[in-house]
Amino acid sequence: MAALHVAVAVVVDARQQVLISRRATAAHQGGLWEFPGGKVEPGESVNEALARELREELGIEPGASRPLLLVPFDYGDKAVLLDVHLVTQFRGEARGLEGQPLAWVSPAQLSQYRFPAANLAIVDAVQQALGD
Ligand SMILES: Nc1nc2c([nH]c(=O)n2[C@H]2C[C@H](O)[C@@H](COP(=O)(O)OP(=O)(O)OP(=O)(O)O)O2)c(=O)[nH]1
Ligand SMILES: [Mg+2]
Repeated sequence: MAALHVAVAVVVDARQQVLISRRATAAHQGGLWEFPGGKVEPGESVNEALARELREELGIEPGASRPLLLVPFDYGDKAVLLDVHLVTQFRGEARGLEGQPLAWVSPAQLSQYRFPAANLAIVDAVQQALGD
């Protein structure tokens, strides 16, 4: 089955803290922490999906962003292609608009949170890109 294309944002603030949010318990990979994002809809570019998800989930508008890495991962019940971007500038103040808990953490602190298995590669890449 084709992998689900997912736009994922590593949002970084001026203090080099990274935004994470907790997935709803009932969701796929529920209860774990994640980087905000979601499925790329038909007809949408990955950048459009990224901007839409950040608006819907957090109420922020991304400015500068750049691709960080692609993570293909098969969970068995679902295969995903995480298309991960570093968002280094944004307008607005992030809020959990879907009721999700948010946390701003240093790259080093990311190692203390439980993420879906595919995210280990993302945490490594963020720590390399930003330093920890
Ligand atoms: N957003 C996000 N999804 C991730 C991460 N790691 C990971 O394995 N995934 C998986 C979980 C889901 O199977 C898939 C899509 O994520 P999603 O549930 O956020 O999609 P969405 O926002 O469009 O959700 P919905 O409209 O179905 O509620 O990607 C991550 O760090 N962030
Ligand atoms: Mg989402």
